[in-house]
Amino acid sequence: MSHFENSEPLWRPANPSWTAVERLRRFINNKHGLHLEDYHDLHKYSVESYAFWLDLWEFLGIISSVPPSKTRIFEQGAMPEVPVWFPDARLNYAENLLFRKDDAIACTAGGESGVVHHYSYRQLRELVRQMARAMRRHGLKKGDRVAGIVNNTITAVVICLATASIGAIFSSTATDMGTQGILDRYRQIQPKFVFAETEVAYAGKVVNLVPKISEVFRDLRKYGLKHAVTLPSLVSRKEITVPDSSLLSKFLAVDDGRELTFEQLSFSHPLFILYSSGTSGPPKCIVHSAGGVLLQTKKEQRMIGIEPDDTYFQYTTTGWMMWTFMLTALSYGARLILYDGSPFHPDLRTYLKFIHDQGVSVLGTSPRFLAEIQGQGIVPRQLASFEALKTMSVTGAVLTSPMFVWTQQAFGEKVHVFSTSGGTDVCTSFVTGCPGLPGYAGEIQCKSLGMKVEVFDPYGNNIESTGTAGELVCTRPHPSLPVRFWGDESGAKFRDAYYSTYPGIWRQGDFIVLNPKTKGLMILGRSDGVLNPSGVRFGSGEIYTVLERFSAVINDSLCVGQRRPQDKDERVLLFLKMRAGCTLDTRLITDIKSTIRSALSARHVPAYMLEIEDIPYTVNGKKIEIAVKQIVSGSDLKPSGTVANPESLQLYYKYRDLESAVPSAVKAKM
Ligand SMILES: CC(=O)CC(=O)O
Repeated sequence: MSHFENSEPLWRPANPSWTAVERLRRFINNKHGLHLEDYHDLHKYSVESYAFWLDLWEFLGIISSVPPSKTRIFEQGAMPEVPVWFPDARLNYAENLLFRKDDAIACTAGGESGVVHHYSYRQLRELVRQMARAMRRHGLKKGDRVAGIVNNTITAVVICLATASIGAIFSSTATDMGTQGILDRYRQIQPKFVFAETEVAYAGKVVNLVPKISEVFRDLRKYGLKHAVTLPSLVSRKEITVPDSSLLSKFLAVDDGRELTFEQLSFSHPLFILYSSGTSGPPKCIVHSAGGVLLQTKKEQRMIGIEPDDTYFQYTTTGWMMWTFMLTALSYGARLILYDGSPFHPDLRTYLKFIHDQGVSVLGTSPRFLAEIQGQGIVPRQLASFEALKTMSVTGAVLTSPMFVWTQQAFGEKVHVFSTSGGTDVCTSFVTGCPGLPGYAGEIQCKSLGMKVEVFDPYGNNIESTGTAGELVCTRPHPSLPVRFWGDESGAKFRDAYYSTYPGIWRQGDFIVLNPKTKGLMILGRSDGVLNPSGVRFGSGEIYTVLERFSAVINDSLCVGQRRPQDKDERVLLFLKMRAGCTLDTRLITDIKSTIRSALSARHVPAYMLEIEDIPYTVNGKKIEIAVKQIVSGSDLKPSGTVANPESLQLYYKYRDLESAVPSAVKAKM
């Protein structure tokens, strides 16, 4: 069975020769006297020559006080898995992001309240200056950790950039993270400063955060916290006093008016600590370098076509790597939209109008969000013309072929819709979109430049030319490999997380297939969640794609394998959350079965289809298959703070004992 049905592109580039990718290709050809002819030649060069990263440095105009030496691009580090890049260079991430000092708008802050504020580059720089001066005067030093429990606002950006200007390390969680989730993260990294919101609004409800942050402050004092700073209410804008902490205004009052200075640091100097979204056990604290994040995210943004005159809106909280990813748009002078609140409040139409009214030209969104627009029967172009919109980058989950087609039609054929995937572990993309290449529905257009992505079978053979699905691996180091995990001095946890399956080779944990004809790629799900009944391996994404034909009645779904200690083989369970007023009856089950059979094969048909009230998600909006797979296969699980709706996991325990738990009426339907 082929995964690829579309021989005609859904999207064709209008003027490929002026894309940044083409400009980079010509730059490299001129510089080295090469004849790279297209994206694929450029990609090959980028993964065969480490000089590519120096080319990129020059092409992107990275600002540094000591430029990289041409002869020292890449050296073996203490951990062989993590080399040292550009050992001679000295730079500062925040200096790169604040290079513009004029009155152009740097950030537009909006949200569900409907109020919009614009901040010029000049104003942003002044806010960062004040914050950095205050931080320094309160004793913040290079290498100290600064943590935020913050919404996606201008203040969060200011705290982050001020921290980076000093060479301290920034880490943030969204305010909806529970106390335990916050402590699981921040106890490990032991921040010296914590900045926290006191009152926020989400989906129209005012949330008082004082009890939660008081508990967090109290606990973190035992772990080295020196300054707890509270931010004014995002509802009333008033400051709220919390015991044993400083008000932001008081914290900033020590500003001595001195200039903003940028510590000049090595390329590998730590910038961010992000967290793996493990659904059980403590999260891993992934340390990312300033140089690696800057070079990779700037490359990704420029190559997908974001230009200095663009308005870039990535919907994200501060707890997702896309927040750190999006900030880089400031480094080439684009305008960044910061959105605080729910896209569903007061309603989706208002949110879509906001995108139009702000002239968003590059929109970062997720399949779940698109499915919601579709499910609510909204036709975006009846609401607004979206004339500024030229690029739509979709990430967070698989963008299925039907959803690709729907999105393209819904937003118009001139919009470059593409799917991209990478993750927290690398703070960038492995596979992505390219405005100079045709786009096929359901396919991710290409491997990212510099990322030597391959598809491996379980024995470590590259199987991509066969069109067979396997593990996404990256067989060559790149600059945004994590520097390490915080607190994992020997590197044992780090190696175990990425390098244990194929020694010395990064395994991402995604199940992927390459189309040998188009060179496009399709992620079929997480590889830990690969379904394997009777030895047929396939991804849950394949089932989700088929289910989109039933989106009028099915709200959401989760497909997992079940193999309990007593079972000889794995069987597939498909959980379906129905739309209000719809039920999973025998007719629908028969319909779904025959659709899966004809779209995929008889062996893809789940053994059971079961109606369920809720599907578990991480706080970053990813379906949690692994935890459910473990639960239905007999393991007891203590959900981590990463699960957005932990109570939903309880719903799955009864399906361990499916035969006796499920009434015979349901069984009879199968
Ligand atoms: C770029 C990404 O991979 C984002 C995500 O899905 O976490």
